[in-house]
Amino acid sequence: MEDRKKLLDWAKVEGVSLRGVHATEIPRRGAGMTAARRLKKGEEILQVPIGLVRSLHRVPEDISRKLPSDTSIHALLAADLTMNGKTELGLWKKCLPTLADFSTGMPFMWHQQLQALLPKPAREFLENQLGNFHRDWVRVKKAFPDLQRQDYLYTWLVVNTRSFYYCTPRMELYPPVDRLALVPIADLFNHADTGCSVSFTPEGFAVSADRQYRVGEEIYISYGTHTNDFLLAEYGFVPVANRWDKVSLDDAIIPKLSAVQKEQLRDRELLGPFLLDSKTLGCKKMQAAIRVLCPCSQPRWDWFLDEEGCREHCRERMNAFLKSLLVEYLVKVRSTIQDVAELQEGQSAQRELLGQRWRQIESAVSKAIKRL
Ligand SMILES: C[S@@+](CC[C@H](N)C(=O)[O-])C[C@H]1O[C@@H](n2cnc3c(N)ncnc32)[C@H](O)[C@@H]1O
Repeated sequence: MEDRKKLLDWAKVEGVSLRGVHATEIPRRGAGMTAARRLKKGEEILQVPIGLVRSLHRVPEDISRKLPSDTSIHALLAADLTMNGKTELGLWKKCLPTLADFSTGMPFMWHQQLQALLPKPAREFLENQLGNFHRDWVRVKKAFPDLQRQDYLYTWLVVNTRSFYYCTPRMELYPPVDRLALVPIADLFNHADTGCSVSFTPEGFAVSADRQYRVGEEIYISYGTHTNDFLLAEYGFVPVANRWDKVSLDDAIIPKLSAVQKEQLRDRELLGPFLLDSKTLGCKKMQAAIRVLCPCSQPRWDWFLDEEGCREHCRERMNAFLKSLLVEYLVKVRSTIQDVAELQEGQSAQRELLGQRWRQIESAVSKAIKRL
């Protein structure tokens, strides 16, 4: 608390303006921002001057020169944070989550047995993350042999969970997902599927209220139109409400496809991911896979794939087929929930988070069955 007050005092001196909002502790979310008074829609509630935005341009040359020219911005920002923690960054670092905090939420830090029980998309995001960290760490360790893996991992996860997408002409050379910037104070906003509008301008970073707020209400920004599997892997939490959430049915569908059927779908770039949302009966790829698999359409699968939708005469049979597939998958989901509950490895908070995600999947699949 005291440290956050010092950080906010420092930020004010540096030109950060917080209007009508304050940073506070939110149960199970660490810090967050709440309305200190009634806020009007469109009101600017935060301005961070450009001088405080930490991105590629702020990485000191004594760091960037020692690393290969194609080192990721993520790697550079993490190296800067690890080695330059004593200046004003020290104040900011004191208010960040600890490595122990990350170990609860971030699957990156979990025991392999828990990682293996992640839903497929979350497992894939995690594998990608593990690969990226390994690539960055190998380079940074070679350039700075005294650095400790644990210290670098910590700051790498800080960048992973707290950066904003940002682009300067120089950054256009980097992949879009790596065009990152750290913005102290702005990084105190938690995520919701709809939130305040955020923008970078030549003057800095600004946040404006997306609607009216009452005193004490938490104010969110949106980290993007992400599914809960993505939010779990990248940020270490699963929201209760998320209109962008989708459930992967790859594990239900892919084992059912023959090699030929896979090839047929792959040729048309329809071989997954097979995603179920709360409104439709699956994405276009899933509908195509169902048509390929459904016994009634097999003689004419090609015809069905090319159609906009399934013709009336077989829709019923298709739906019955999808229902049987979902019912079978629901059994698997329930058995995974049981496996997670029986695990001995890892922390109970980690198992709880993983179980929570699987229960959301159970609920999404059950609701889809009812819609059929
Ligand atoms: C940019 S920070 C937001 C501020 C952060 N709560 C803190 O204590 O500094 C992102 C992290 O906040 C947490 N977070 C953000 N939105 C959340 C939400 N809706 N529910 C739970 N945790 C959330 C996650 O731990 C995430 O990695």
